Amino acid sequence: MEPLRMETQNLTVHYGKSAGVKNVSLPVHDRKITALIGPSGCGKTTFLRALNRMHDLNPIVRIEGRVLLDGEDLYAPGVDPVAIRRRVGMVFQRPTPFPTMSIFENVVAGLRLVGVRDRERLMAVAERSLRAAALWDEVKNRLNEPAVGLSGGQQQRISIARALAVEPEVLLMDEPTSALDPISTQAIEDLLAGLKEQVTIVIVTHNMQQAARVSDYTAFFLNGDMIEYGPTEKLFTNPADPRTEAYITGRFG
Ligand SMILES: Nc1ncnc2c1ncn2[C@@H]1O[C@H](COP(=O)(O)OP(=O)(O)OP(=O)(O)O)[C@@H](O)[C@H]1O
Repeated sequence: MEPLRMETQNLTVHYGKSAGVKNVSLPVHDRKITALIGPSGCGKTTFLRALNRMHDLNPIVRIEGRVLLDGEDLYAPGVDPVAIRRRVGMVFQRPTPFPTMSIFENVVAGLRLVGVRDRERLMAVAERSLRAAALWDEVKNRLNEPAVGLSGGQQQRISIARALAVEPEVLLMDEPTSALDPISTQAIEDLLAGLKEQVTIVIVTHNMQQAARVSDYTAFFLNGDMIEYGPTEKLFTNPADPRTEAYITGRFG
């Protein structure tokens, strides 16, 4: 068995009296890509955000069950959510460049926050992160220009570089290509395969073909339940549950 980097055990996320996801137990294998698929409103984003305590700021949310990172429960008393978010980074649907900052400052923003000032170290991290995000060659001669001058696809790779700069163990990606054109989508899909050598990835996608192309494992969600989980190839070619089959063959969703 491959080692697990994360794992949820009977995870339920309540929004007030209703539940966004119910009783989900999902393994997240180390340095693999796990895709979460399912129709709109099935709970993919709700589940993803529980993996780095992004629901903490929402007073109506109540979490039940456990979320383990390297065997430790993220929701145990005394765990610092800020430290968790450094270990479990996030990339959102729309690129999130800081509008007044240069490309360089956008990438190193997380390190600045923790007090790193050494210019040489910041430069080394920026280069490493931009290379990992497959953006270095495109921006290396314009690092001091505003990040908002880049294309949407480049901005999304800036968001990825920024997330990687603090060396997370896990990267959560919430529909990272749904706002992008096909060429930029392809660039991001291509870079995922290289990224998983250094970071474990959990990706939410609306796009089943994308899940089939990039992921090692897939979980199918429906109405807040995880219906099926398994190796991507198996789930797409020989699903165990008729609801999974109906979804992947396009009969609903
Ligand atoms: N902040 C919130 N407050 C209350 N209910 C919410 C909140 N966010 C999501 N929900 C509900 O939780 C359920 C799951 O929503 P969620 O956004 O996780 O689904 P999703 O699969 O990510 O959908 P989509 O693909 O449309 O983004 C839905 O019924 C939704 O209405």
